[in-house]
Amino acid sequence: MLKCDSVSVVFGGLTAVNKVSFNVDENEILGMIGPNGAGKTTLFNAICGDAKSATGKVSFEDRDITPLTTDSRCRLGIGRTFQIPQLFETLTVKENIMIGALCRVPNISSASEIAEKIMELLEIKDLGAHYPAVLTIGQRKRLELSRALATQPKLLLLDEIMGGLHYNEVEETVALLKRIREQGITIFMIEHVISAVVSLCDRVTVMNRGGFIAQGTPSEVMENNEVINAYLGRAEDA
Ligand SMILES: Nc1ncnc2c1ncn2[C@@H]1O[C@H](COP(=O)(O)OP(=O)(O)OP(=O)(O)O)[C@@H](O)[C@H]1O
Repeated sequence: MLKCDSVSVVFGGLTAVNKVSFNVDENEILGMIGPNGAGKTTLFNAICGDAKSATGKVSFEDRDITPLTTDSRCRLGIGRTFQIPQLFETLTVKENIMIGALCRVPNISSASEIAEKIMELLEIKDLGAHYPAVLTIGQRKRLELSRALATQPKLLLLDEIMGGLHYNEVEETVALLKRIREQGITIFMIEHVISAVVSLCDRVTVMNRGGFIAQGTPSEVMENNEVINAYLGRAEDA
């Protein structure tokens, strides 16, 4: 579904992403783990058209999307969330979701209908008239996810959607993402909550210092010595 060929992103003298090539297959959940500063978010930015210095080729559904803008890529079906929710603080929860929907539908009433359906699916209907300032971290993350879903993505990029959540919220989000995948949406997720990665992901890729150091099933990756040394650590060293 998504194919990256030799994608690089350079910031001055720093190569944040270094000639990365990989695929995301249709309807899979692909996880991406790795230490802070490895280049994971920068790679997401390159996929979404949000990294000005990106080079290499990004293809989506067999089409070269490298020259396309962020909004064109979104309209083709690539949706994303940000590590720190990028909410419109002066709009209500429902209006925030409608903004996402308006990239698909031309009028307010259709956007409102989409927002209602998504609030139902994500169980935040009672928050529709609230402003983001009163939401908990978990609710803000859910709103961020709702707005991305409102763009009706085929491929959803999730940047640490579990970050800062309580244990029970992580469990709920895992169940929710399974439901989202069942609706035919492919998911590529950056995540540090390893229990969620293990229970959700078909495959996991591991990034370190701008490159991929391992790919495989969650159990293959968790047992990989290079991954243990670079990221996971050993229980006896804790
Ligand atoms: N706009 C920018 N300008 C300069 N350097 C940047 C910029 N964005 C990211 N970097 C640098 O690029 C490297 C990769 O950052 P990135 O945010 O992609 O890492 P990450 O793997 O997502 O980390 P984390 O898990 O902490 O979110 C880091 O060294 C970071 O400081």
